[in-house]
Amino acid sequence: MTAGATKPPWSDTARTKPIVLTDTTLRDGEQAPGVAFTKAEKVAIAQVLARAGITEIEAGIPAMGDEEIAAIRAIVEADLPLTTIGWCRMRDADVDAAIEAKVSMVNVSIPASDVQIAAKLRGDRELALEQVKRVVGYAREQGLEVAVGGEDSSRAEVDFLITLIATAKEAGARRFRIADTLSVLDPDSASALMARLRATTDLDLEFHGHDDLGLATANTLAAIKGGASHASVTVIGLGERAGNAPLEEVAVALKQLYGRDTGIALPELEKVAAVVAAAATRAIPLNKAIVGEHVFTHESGIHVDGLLKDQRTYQALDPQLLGRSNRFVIGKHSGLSAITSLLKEQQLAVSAVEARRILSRVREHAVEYKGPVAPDTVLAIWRDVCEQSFTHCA
Ligand SMILES: CC(=O)SCCNC(=O)CCNC(=O)[C@H](O)C(C)(C)COP(=O)(O)OP(=O)(O)OC[C@H]1O[C@@H](n2cnc3c(N)ncnc32)[C@H](O)[C@@H]1OP(=O)(O)O
Ligand SMILES: O=C(O)CCC(=O)C(=O)O
Repeated sequence: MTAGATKPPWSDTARTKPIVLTDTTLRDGEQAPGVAFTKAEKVAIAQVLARAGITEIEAGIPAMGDEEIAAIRAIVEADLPLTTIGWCRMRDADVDAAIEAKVSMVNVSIPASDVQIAAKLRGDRELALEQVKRVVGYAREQGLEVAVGGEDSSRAEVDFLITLIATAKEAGARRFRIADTLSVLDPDSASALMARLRATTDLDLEFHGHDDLGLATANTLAAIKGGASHASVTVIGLGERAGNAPLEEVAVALKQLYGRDTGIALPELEKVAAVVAAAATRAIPLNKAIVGEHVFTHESGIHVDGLLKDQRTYQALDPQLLGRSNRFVIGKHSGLSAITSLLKEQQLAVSAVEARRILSRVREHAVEYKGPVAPDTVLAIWRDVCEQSFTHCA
């Protein structure tokens, strides 16, 4: 910065303020192929999200019709401590549907890339700007809070994006969403794009990442580092195609890596994931980061041995942060420490020779049955080995 030049007042504070996670499980999440929530499920999901500390949800698309309007209205009428947002195209009629759903805020979406403007609006950038002015103005006149969604922002020409954001602000929007609709960004470009936009506006900026390349969480964190004040997330990353940035990953990574606050009660995340997975009829993969059943479960001998000696050897993320705890299972990759520790818990003794025999039988069992070896099975193997041993495991 040259002498005398003034720094935009928002540039530093934007990087330290709490990050708002805008949950769009009920809108983009429900766009996952085959996912269809009932009204009761939508309300139940909104309730668990509110309990977890989410303060803004995109609850659906009122323009879809009466059923969707009724579901969104039921969420509004549940009077939860969060803002319920209706997703709209840049059309007055969509805003009218949102008003019927009784939301207090809308996200009105405009294609930002030339390819989408030409194909979807059948017009040019001027038309897009004119629609933003008109529809944002209309929504504001109706007393709604307005965010503008820049669909396909990451493929838009940046100077035009800057104009679009300025136009949205002038028309009365309080936030602009930078959507990486087709996952064309990586963390470097996501951060650089957000930093460039951040330097031109004091409007709240939301990053909306998709996971086609498995980068949604990384890109979201990078965009936040670049200056995004808000991030779109969905529970277990449910969403269009490969999905969106998972709420649980973004909330925990922000806390764990940067000490950034999101107001999310992290121990609630497992419950939230279970409610959404059930309603979506989607299984949560065992190894799903943060909420997967196995993410604090250890089998490998070297890891279990290390954890038994000092948890810091193999634990960076404290499971207690999430209301969870470490768990050991016995399996093909177990070592002697795990076997002797399990037996010791049962006050059972073994010699080193017997422990090796038990381990060998455990491995055979794991391969034959392709899974962890239950403690009762280990005990049965212990009994068997002892009966055949000279010492009888005294
Ligand atoms: C990147 C995203 O996730 S965007 C959100 C996408 N989500 C969904 O589409 C899920 C819900 N959608 C629906 O139920 C329906 O598509 C509806 C109710 C929104 C619209 O239904 P239909 O009237 O049958 O239109 P259809 O789906 O065939 O086509 C979409 C229309 O919206 C237009 N459109 C798309 N985006 C926008 C926009 N941001 N602003 C204005 N118009 C838009 C399209 O150009 C097309 O217009 P046309 O019919 O004049 O050619
Ligand atoms: O325009 C928006 O609000 C973003 C829509 C969306 O879900 C996306 O672009 O991926």
